[in-house]
Amino acid sequence: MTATPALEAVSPKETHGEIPARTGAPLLAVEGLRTWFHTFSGTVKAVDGVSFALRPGEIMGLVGESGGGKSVVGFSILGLIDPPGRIEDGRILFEGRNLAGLSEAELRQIRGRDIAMVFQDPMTSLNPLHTVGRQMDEMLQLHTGLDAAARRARCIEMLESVGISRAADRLSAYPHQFSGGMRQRVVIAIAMLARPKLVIADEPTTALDVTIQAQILKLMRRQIRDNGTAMILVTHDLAVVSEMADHITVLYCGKVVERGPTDDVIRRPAHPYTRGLIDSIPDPAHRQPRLKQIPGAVPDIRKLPKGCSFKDRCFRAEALCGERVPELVVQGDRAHACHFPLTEGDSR
Ligand SMILES: Nc1ncnc2c1ncn2[C@@H]1O[C@H](COP(=O)(O)OP(=O)(O)OP(=O)(O)O)[C@@H](O)[C@H]1O
Repeated sequence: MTATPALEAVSPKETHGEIPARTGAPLLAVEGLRTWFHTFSGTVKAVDGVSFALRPGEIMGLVGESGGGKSVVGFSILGLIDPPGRIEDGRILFEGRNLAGLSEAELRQIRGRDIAMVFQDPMTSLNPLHTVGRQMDEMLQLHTGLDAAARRARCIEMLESVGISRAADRLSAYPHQFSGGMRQRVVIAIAMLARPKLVIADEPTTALDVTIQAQILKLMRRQIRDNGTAMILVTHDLAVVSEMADHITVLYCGKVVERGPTDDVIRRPAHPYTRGLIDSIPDPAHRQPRLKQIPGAVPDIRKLPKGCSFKDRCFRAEALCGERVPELVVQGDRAHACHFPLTEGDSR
């Protein structure tokens, strides 16, 4: 994990002041999602039975180490899984409609307008050959009925709202004329243009300088909150999630190992893997990584051990863990998949 300034730069009051109540129908309900890749060297069960729900305006952190399946969950929701990958099973209900059953043409309508994306590398989303203004305008032409003057006004307003000065002039600039941080602001502006209901942000600040990271995170949260948009924040960085997200879903080897409200999970993790992730959050007071790292490495997903995939790295593992895969146990708004979950006394 790299050090992040997010803990210092974003005050808790700002982050958790407006947590929406967990009531009402979910905007997104992912149910038993299985996305597998059929490769020559075996089947990669990248996402293997993942479920979670997100209500309008909520921010959910999707966390875990590299290879856990976070990005594949995001791509599955967006309908961007290419062969040899395939959604094998499960439903992705967005406003009650199963995205997993839609055609590419139907999904194209939803992408950008209802669900937008922000990736780690801004150049994944930006076309280097077109001006920023043209790219913004195309998005509005595709998803709104605004006339040319109204579209231009909206583009300027959006660029200003993400902190880009001289916005009218910058419309005619090309992506390479912006710095990395400014480019990510442009991507966020484009993502928010059509006022989407959901944004999927995959490591949106990982590639940026640490001082820029906190600015971009603050900006994203403001945009999200102001527009009532929900967000899935995909990251390996639990420090970022602890500042940004209302809820956390922890993935390990393609499965949910823990889920719950952020503050509660951070204070009282039930799964030893979550405990390990928390213990390895860099200490903001000293800008140093904590000494406790999770021992061992994530196993090869094609050759998972029998029983619990985390057992070989777990300080609590017993014989049962090598025999049976733990089921996800749901208790109120918390859930964990561990035969020997941590209790209050174990947590500190
Ligand atoms: N196109 C593909 N073909 C084969 N395997 C794939 C493909 N895309 C992803 N995978 C595998 O799926 C698993 C989950 O990958 P994913 O990128 O979702 O992990 P992640 O948690 O997002 O990690 P990272 O932070 O490194 O992106 C990994 O084992 C990865 O190797």
